[in-house]
Amino acid sequence: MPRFAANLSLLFTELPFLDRFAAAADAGFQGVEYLFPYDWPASSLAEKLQQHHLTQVLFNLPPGDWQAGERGIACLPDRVEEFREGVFQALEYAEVLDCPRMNCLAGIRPESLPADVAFQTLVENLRFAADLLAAKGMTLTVEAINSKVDMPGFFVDTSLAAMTVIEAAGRENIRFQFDLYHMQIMEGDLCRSLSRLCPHIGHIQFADNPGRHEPGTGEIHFDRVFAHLDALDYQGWVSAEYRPQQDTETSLGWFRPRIN
Ligand SMILES: O=C(O)C(=O)[C@H](O)CO
Ligand SMILES: [Mg+2]
Repeated sequence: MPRFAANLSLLFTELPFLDRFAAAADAGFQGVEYLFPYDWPASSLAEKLQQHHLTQVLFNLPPGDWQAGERGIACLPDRVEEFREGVFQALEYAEVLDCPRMNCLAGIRPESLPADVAFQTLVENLRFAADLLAAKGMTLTVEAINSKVDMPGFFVDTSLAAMTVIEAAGRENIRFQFDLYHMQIMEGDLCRSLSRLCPHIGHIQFADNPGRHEPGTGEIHFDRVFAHLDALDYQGWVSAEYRPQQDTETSLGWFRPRIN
């Protein structure tokens, strides 16, 4: 059975953020992730993790101005200094939270920015971040996010784009973040892709499609996909990153028979 984690930015949103840790633990999760930790003191988050015996499995590097629609700055050449400062900030959090991996959001490429410049900027930023993380034994992930529905213009929107940039960066501790929801929209053929990419995958997330709700609300055959991960002997975390169709409690039917 995969090791399942709960994404606290999307699940348990009926509760204030800091109360979601207890709710996730009570529901049977042993790991949690969320988009960003930066609005809270690291010590408060660490206390919640310890109190509820939870592992922090992932969070994102600072994304630029999220409220203004930015979705990462790693491909933007005029934001390199800010990117680097963000890596240092994220590392401070990761150490306090004992979090072994962070995701780097490539960002939305403005039409005026040539793709080759965005690519080279991203490669160099990934190397910078990966080298700092490697010194602490941490992994950096690169996620492909669908550009059809959720993030038009996102620079890394296919597994090929992600693997091309990961290979160009050439660092052992950079891995692919395979989000089943985004990959279903962009490519489908999930089990074959998982087989092919498994050695390069550092983290998995999921939601059903369409709608980005819980398993069983859409077209993905989760029984097959989760069994396939077991057959591949995938050892990483698999995070529920979906918006409950009604409420979180009702959405967890897929999880109850699979509590680790
Ligand atoms: O949107 C996703 O799928 C993510 O995992 C990112 O963390 C944030 O956009
Ligand atoms: Mg995701």
